Amino acid sequence: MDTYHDTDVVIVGAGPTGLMLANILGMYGQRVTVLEAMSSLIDYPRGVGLDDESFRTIQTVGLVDTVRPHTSPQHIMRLVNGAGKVMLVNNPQTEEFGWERKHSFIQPEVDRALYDGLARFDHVQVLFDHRVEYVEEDAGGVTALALATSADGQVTQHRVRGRYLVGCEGGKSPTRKRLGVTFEGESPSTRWLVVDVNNDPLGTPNVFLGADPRRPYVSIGLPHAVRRWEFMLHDDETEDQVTDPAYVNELLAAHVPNPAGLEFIRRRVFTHHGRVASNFRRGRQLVAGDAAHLMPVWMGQGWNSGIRDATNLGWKLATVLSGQAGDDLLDTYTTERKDHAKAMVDLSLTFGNVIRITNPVAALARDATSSILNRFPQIKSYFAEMRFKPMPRYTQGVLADPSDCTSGRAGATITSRLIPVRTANTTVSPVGVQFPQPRVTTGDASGILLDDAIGNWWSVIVWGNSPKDVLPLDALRKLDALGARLVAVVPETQREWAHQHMDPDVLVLGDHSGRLKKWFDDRPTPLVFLRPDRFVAGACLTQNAPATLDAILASMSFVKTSPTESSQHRHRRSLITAHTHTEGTP
Ligand SMILES: O=C(O)/C=C/c1cccc(O)c1
Repeated sequence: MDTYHDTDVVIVGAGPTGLMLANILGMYGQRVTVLEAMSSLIDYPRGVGLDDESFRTIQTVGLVDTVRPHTSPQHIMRLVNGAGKVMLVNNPQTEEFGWERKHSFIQPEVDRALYDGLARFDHVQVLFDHRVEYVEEDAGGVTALALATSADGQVTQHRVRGRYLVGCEGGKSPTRKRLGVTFEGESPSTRWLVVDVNNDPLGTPNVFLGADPRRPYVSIGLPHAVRRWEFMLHDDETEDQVTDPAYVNELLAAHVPNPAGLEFIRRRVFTHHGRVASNFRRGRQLVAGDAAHLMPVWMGQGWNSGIRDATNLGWKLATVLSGQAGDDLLDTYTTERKDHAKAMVDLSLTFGNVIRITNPVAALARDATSSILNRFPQIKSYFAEMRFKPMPRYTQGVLADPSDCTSGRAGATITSRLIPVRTANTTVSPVGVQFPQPRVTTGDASGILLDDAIGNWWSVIVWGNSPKDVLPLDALRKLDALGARLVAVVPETQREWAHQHMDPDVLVLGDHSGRLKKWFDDRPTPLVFLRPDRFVAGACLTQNAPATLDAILASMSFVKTSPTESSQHRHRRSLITAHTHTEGTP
């Protein structure tokens, strides 16, 4: 018997990217059906690094409490040479986005928390044992035909109709192949053996990258007493040979007194890939996560890059589906995500080239170079603080041209009249970068994370002033149609006063740590338009705000909705009530 059902977004693949995207869309009230070919979630570890940007998204979808127990914050990475001497330490200490910069984690547990989180949404369902056979696309949507296998082995056809389909099925993505999108890059031929055990015999936390020319290796202490090793394989070693338990124990003998006592989770050979899809969207179908990019493990960024995709795409799909924007908005997903994914792939490939050197002379030269570089504190701190990590900085997409932000030229709708900035510390625009997440104080709570205070949609944040007092009525109406929250940030000393004197619709936040004052002091713009994914879409002097807003709305193909409709969107978006994380929680 054939079955049929209707949804808004069909997600193919219940991996972390698909599950996170389903959580975001579920939070925004959209109907989602996830089709997964396997019978259950994958139950062995793959990714081991979870960063602060991902944690911020986990916070947005309200899953910090169930994810956090499966993580180890302050995850340090050390590159050691063949003699065990540390050549490079990567141990960033800042918490700019509200969470520790790096965590190790147990992927199956975190993926499970993302899956369990979907139970909050009646309008989201995950169908296991549903293999997508083909997809038809027409002007109004997509229809996926899945072969569904029941517990007793019966196979039926299930048709799922949606307005968009997102392929999150991993590197071999049938969606990407069906779309005819090329997967550009390289796949180095070097093979690695990964060995995970359940009863870590070493107990030391963190990552050691062993750049030992005799056999490069990795050793990582993970939460819940899991340890991972990775060993580079020589060309003459076959897969059968190196996965043989006796051979694995020989490899481990240099690392563990008694490998025989280990409980193995898996022993598997893999190769690295550095590839990026030429486009992340064609028509009504998109790709995300490993389906859109594959990178070597060295930066611990594979899992995070998929979460970044979901974070970027989720609010855009929700906006288009709710009729607030034309579907051109979805083109900005490729524009914004592709270059950053490529930068992460390139850096990961470069790292791999440093680690996998087996020529002893070349290895000596590398080690000597690192000794010299380590004598320069600035170079040492560049690596320690992870300033080499490419941070997303959008120059095109949903934003007002950053070069216009202080000039009064934003949006080309007002005459070009340069306003010199005489009172700013710098002229560097914050447009296109992620806004920080310090703790703030509200009338109800002290020391809560900024995002918990401002909610999960657009906001306009003004330093030291009320948006209602500095924006004209027309701009306020547009912001209402967008569903944006109006926020005033003041020093904590003024919060009570501001609360009493500002319009009750304005959220007043006390900057008790002084971090937001410093942020605004370091930028020439006291007003920022913040996107739902916490990126700055526009930043300007308050008098330039109307033109900047128009430029942002044009960049996202915004369709004006009536105030009644916009409050309906807001209602749907508040399905998750903010779960606040007070001081000391992270
Ligand atoms: O999170 C990191 O910094 C590194 C993670 C990593 C490094 C090497 C091999 C891996 O499987 C993960």
